Amino acid sequence: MPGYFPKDGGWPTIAKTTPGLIRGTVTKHLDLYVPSMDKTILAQLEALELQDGECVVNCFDFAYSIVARIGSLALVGPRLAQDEEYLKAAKDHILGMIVTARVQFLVPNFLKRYIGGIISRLTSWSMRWNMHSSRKVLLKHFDARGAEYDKDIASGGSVEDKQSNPTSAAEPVEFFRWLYESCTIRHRWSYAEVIGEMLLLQFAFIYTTAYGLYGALAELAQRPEYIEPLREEIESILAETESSVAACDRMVRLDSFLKECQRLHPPSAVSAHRVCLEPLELSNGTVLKAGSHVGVPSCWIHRSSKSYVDPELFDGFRFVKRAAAGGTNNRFTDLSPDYLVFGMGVHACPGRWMASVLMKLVLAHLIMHFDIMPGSASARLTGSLSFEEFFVPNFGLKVHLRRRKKVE
Ligand code: HEM
Repeated sequence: MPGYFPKDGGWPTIAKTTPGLIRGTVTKHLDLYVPSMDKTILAQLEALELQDGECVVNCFDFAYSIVARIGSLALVGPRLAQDEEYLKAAKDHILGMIVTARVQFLVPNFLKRYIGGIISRLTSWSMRWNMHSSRKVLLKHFDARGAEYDKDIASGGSVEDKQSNPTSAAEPVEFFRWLYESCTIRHRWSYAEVIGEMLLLQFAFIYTTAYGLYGALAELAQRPEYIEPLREEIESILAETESSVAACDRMVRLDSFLKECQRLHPPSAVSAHRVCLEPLELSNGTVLKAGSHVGVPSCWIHRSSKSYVDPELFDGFRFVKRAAAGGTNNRFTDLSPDYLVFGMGVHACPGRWMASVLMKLVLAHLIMHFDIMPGSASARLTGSLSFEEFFVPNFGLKVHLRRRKKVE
């Protein structure tokens, strides 16, 4: 993140620390987030503009908006997560980051700064790509939130206690607050580094999860045969218990459906990127030189008959069947060499449990309250803009929602 992280390059220490922080706090105490996630989802569904109980929504925008609100709840707290100016800036900045970074990859090093500056200011094509002005808005809100934290800290309200014992907190701690206190109280990082990490985390959390939710919703609309079995499972679980991480864990059909959607529609064709810091000899004798950039062709592996029976076939309950037949690593968040959506090894995604619970809660509420059908002629999930290893969603894909009479 140019301008935020040290100029001498390398991976900043703050980025090495946050995955552990996510695992130890957000993931470990995921249940604390569920009530506000639930409330946000239900409010978003209530806000749909229905005519005679029906509406057609843009599939990616719908997924992106819900995930941006929930992601912001965890990242910056409930007040900013409802601030429309902040949310729009967060969403625009993420799309701007993707486009700018991708275009920068295509040009020689000496041009990157200039091209990045031009692309990030592009307003005439679409406001969605305007990274420059959306960043200004985000910084304004981060500064204001920081000033509020300062006041709270001055009156003795540090989150240190919550960090060491988050279960004692009634409310989940905001991620920005942890980072902010690490900068202002413990002087571990500069404020610029904290902001750089926040901007990256917004991307890591919101875009990837929105892409996963978008793919699942699009598949669901095109595959009506899955609605009833999923509804039956969700209704039976939520009839016995409130929304919780444990309830989501019991939704094994939905878990399998999500895993299958991500197997066939991962956000990127290559996963687990690594740079060799020193020469490395692989088990087959291949030697990678220091500085080599390597990645795993996950998309190819996900569609290989060596890994899957009928790999091109969409089978939403594939992983339930594999588990019943004694297979291992069949849960959505499980890592394995044949399923690389969340990467592999020590740098595997630390937010995957949060992403899984979030997607399950949104889909569970949608399936309970709505019938879901295709809303546009095109069924293509990826748009024409996909470049390099990244798949860009079909921004024109729509789904048709009809409120169910039974649950009104
Ligand atoms: C469906 C949603 C998501 C997908 C597909 C996804 C995918 C990935 C992948 C492929 C990696 C790289 C793994 C590797 O190199 O081995 C990664 C890393 C990461 N993800 Fe996610 N992610 C998702 C959601 C989230 C969420 C919700 C958060 C935050 C709570 C998050 C935070 C991170 C962080 C901090 C890293 C860097 C880990 C490290 O470098 O050690 N991700 N993610």
